[in-house]
Amino acid sequence: MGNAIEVVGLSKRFGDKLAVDDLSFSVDFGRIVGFLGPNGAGKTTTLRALLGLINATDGTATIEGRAFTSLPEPAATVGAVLDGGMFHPGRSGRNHLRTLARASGVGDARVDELLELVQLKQDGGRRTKGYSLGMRQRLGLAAALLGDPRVLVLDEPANGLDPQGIRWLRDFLRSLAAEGRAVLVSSHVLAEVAQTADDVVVIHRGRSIMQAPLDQLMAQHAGGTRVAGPDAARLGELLRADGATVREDGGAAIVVGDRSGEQIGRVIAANAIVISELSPVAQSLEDVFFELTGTEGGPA
Ligand SMILES: Nc1ncnc2c1ncn2[C@@H]1O[C@H](COP(=O)(O)OP(=O)(O)OP(=O)(O)O)[C@@H](O)[C@H]1O
Repeated sequence: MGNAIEVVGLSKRFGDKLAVDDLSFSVDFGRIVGFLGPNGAGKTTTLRALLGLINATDGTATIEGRAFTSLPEPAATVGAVLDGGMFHPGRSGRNHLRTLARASGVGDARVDELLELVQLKQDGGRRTKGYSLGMRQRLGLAAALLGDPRVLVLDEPANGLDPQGIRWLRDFLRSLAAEGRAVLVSSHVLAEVAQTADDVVVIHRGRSIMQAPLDQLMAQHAGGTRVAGPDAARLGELLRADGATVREDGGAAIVVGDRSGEQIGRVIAANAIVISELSPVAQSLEDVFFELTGTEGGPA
C-alpha cells in the first residue's frame, strides 16, 4: 500500500503566482503530521491538489499510491475537512450526515455512532445554523469519518476553537492515529499542533523549509542553557571570550546560546565557578517558527 500520503515535486501556479513550489513530503499510517506555515504559505492549495479539487501544475500528490480521482473506494480511503465543512443551515446535524451517508452508501447506524463519537448526540436534531463554531468543526469531522477512512486530511481544524475544544481535538486526533490512521493537519498556529503532531512539515512561500519529527525540530532549535548563581557574570565573560553567545537574564543569570550543558560544565569546573542552577531553556514552537520563516505564526 505504501505511504498513506505522498507528495512529490508538487507545484501549483495561479497566473504568475507560484502558490506551491516543488513540494515533497509523506505521511505514514499511525502518524499525525502537522502541516505548518504562515497564512498564504500554500497549505490549502496543497491539500486541494491532494484531494483532486485542483490540478497540479507539476508533480504528484497521492493517497495510498493513487491520485484521489482514481481511488477505487474514496470514502473508505480518505476523509477531509476543508473550510470547516459546508452545511445547509436549515438542516439538522443528523440529517446533514444522513444525506452524506446515503451518497456514499453508508448506513444510518454509522451516523448515530459518529454523532456520539464527536459528542453531538444531544444536538444532532438541531439545525446547524444554531451550532457554535466548535460544533461545526466536530460535525465536519464526523462527516469526514463517515466511510471509516484510513487517511484524514484536515485544513485548520482548530480555527476558532476555545482551549477546551483544542484539547478535545488533540485527544480525538491522537485516538485516530492510535487506530493506525494517517492524519495530515494544517495550521498557521503552531501551539495548536505542538502537543499533537508526531512530525511537522513547515512550508513558507510554497516551499518546504523543514520536515522532521517534532522532537527533532525542538532539539535543533533549542533555546540555549540558562545558568544562574553568584558567579554567572564571570562565567558569561569566560564563555564570551571563548566565542559563545551569551546574554544576561535578569540579575544573576545568563543564557548561553551555542554550548552544550556539558561544555558549560567543563568551564565551570576548570574555573572553580559557583552556580546554583543550570537548565535547558525550552523554546516555544512559535519562536522556532519565527526563526525558520522570519514570520510571526499568528493571523495575517
Ligand atoms: N484560486 C486562486 N487564484 C489565485 N491565487 C490563489 C488561489 N488560491 C490560492 N492562491 C494564492 O496562493 C497562495 C497560497 O494560498 P493558500 O490558500 O494555499 O495558503 P495557505 O497556506 O492555505 O494560507 P491560509 O492559511 O491563509 O489559507 C496565496 O498567495 C494565495 O493568495
